[in-house]
Amino acid sequence: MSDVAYLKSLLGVHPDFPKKGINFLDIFPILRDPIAFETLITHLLHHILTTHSTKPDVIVGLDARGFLLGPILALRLGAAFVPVRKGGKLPGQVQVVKYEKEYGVDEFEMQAGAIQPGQKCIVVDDLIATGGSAAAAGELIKKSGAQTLEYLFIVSLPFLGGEAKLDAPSYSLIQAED
Ligand SMILES: O=P(O)(O)OC[C@H]1O[C@H](OP(=O)(O)OP(=O)(O)O)[C@H](O)[C@@H]1O
Ligand SMILES: Nc1ncnc2[nH]cnc12
Repeated sequence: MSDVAYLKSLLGVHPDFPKKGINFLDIFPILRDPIAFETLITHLLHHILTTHSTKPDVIVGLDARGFLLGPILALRLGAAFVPVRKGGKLPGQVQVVKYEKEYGVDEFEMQAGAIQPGQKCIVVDDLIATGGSAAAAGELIKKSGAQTLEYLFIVSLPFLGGEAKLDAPSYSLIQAED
């Protein structure tokens, strides 16, 4: 079995969570297996280092599951880590964007000045479904005058077409079938 097939086999599947009709894909079993977790991080780092001619300045992680990957990747790349948080969680001046995701509406915030104009960013999250969350993070990066090099996910749900909402290429290790 390939590494990616092994990671895919570990994904948890929870029908009708958190709402009826949503097939929730759970990445936590991958993180509970230290070898699988290391394999996942190695794949993502290899992808970043072989795709981009310059290293990113900033890894932007999305609240909350993007926080499980973002700081590890940032440390290994020597990049900054910047969190995008759900509304009302960050102190000081913030930029705000409202968005729609697969199972509801939400609000993302980023601290003003966290990303400098011209910096090159990679957005990291566990999963892209409709693309609403990742696109909202991209908007916050654009408001900072910075550039999104790529959007990076463990899992994508290609049948929902989320990638089409994004303003930069995206990469996901695992493509879920409907
Ligand atoms: O592509 P979309 O339709 O926008 O959906 C994807 C987003 O939904 C989930 O986060 P959620 O808002 O549930 O937050 P959590 O990580 O705190 O559970 C997931 O971690 C992504 O961030
Ligand atoms: N189907 C899904 N599984 C896990 N997280 C999600 N976030 C949005 N849709 C999701």
